[in-house]
Amino acid sequence: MDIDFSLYLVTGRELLPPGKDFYETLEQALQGGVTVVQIREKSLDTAEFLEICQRSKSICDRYNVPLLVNDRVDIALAVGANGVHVGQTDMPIAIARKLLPPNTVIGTSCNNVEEVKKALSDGADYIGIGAVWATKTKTLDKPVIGVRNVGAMLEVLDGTSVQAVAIGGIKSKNLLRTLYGSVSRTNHSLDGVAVVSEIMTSDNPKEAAAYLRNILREFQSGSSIQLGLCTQPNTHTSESITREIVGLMVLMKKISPLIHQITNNVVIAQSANTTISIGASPIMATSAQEMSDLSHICDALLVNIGTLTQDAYLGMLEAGVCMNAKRKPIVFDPVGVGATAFRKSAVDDLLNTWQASVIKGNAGELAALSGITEVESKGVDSVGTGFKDPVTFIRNLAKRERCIIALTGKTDYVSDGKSVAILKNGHQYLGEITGSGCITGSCIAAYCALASRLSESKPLKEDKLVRGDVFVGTISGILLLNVAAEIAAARDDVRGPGTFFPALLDELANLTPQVVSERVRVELA
Ligand SMILES: Nc1ncnc2c1ncn2[C@@H]1O[C@H](COP(=O)(O)OP(=O)(O)OP(=O)(O)O)[C@@H](O)[C@H]1O
Ligand SMILES: Cc1ncsc1CCO
Repeated sequence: MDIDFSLYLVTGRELLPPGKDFYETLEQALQGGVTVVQIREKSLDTAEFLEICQRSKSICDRYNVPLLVNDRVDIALAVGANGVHVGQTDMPIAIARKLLPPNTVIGTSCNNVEEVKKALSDGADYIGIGAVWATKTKTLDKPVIGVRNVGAMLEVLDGTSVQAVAIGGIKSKNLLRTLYGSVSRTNHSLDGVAVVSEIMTSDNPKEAAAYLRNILREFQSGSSIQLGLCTQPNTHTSESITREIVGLMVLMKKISPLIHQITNNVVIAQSANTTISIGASPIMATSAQEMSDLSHICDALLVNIGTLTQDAYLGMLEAGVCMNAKRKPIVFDPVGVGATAFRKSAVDDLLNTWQASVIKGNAGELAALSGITEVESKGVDSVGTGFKDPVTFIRNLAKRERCIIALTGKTDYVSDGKSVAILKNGHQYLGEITGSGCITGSCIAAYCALASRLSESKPLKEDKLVRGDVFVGTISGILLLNVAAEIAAARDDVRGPGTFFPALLDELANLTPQVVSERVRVELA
């Protein structure tokens, strides 16, 4: 039978609020829009489990919603369930298939690519990919997968009719992140999500289910190719981008967005001053306790891990979640990610927890982030001349990370997964001072914030993770810094990197639209 896996409720009576009846919760969840139910009960004797499944089946039948039984093939058979869900250590799929009537749906749990391949060869109809997030409802004996690793598992299902749901810690607050992050490079997305506690623990399961279903509907009606960003892929030209940059520039000083920056202690003052010179306002803050308040008043967030500490890491986790909730841009700079295991694991956790709008880095950092060795790093610096084919590299990375990627260096590249902008402004002095990449991040955040502010009056569909055209915002931030660098470097009073930086701040503050439109060098690939 065909099952709509969109909102898959997995039950668990132990989670019910005090005094709430299980069957009442089930019925209300169905009224809210649950599309399939799995009855999962831990440590119940057969008679009791059978009775729960029987009564649940008749309730589900009234709503025309299929019922699946966890683990127990005999009980599924006894109640005429629509399917069973068997774990990796339960009855093998082939044997369950023999025992159950034709058309019974059989699903299994997968934690990695190998298990997905096995589920395919065993003949599963659907797979539950989990645990995607850490969860309190189940003791985990396998690693948490993380949203960014689901895509590789979905890719194994390309060309098959096997459906996939994500499971483990999924709630309304991380649902969009889960849906948008769990997409393969081939654009294979989830067929649904399994939810346990948000519905089972609710006093109002109908409302809880309806809220989740609404977000799912918006996602399913949108185009997952667009990464959840409000960009307009493939409609740009070099001329249109130049016009947009100049248009944004004129508005920057008028609107002066507020940019929250969690950055490294090498460049704090440098970054705050650059932000002011470009026409925006900085606030530097790292404590987790103030992130919620800051997300109300700030227009964008910059997260830079240059001198990461455990406390700053906790602040970054919280800040990103708050900004995602407000659909405001997050620019992420994984400084020196290849240098230590602490940075690598922090970057994985941060990017799994919230959706960055832009990830920027030099070639060594983006290579390390992608797990490839083509370009090496020396601490925070990239070694050598970069990627052989940077255009293909960043287009693929943008598809994998589901956001804008900016690769900096002598030439800068920006991609939204489709278009790639190649930016040729700049000066070698930028490579000769510390923190030029960090201040590039501040400029990107300022222009993404402005793009986001300008789209405030437009309606935002539920399926968009961030307001504003952050592709153009990213290009603008990089180009304006680089044009100012060219002008500063050419000044008579600039004799090397030491005199260059103050001159750069001056020239950034003094840039005019006319000079920018004459000097900008942008091409599209
Ligand atoms: N040789 C160069 N010529 C022109 N522009 C450059 C050159 N080197 C760097 N830039 C510019 O400097 C900015 C920062 O890029 P870069 O790749 O140096 O960052 P980074 O290595 O992350 O810096 P840091 O680690 O010091 O913060 C980019 O906008 C880039 O265009
Ligand atoms: C030198 C340095 N070390 C950590 S952060 C930083 C600034 C440039 O990225």
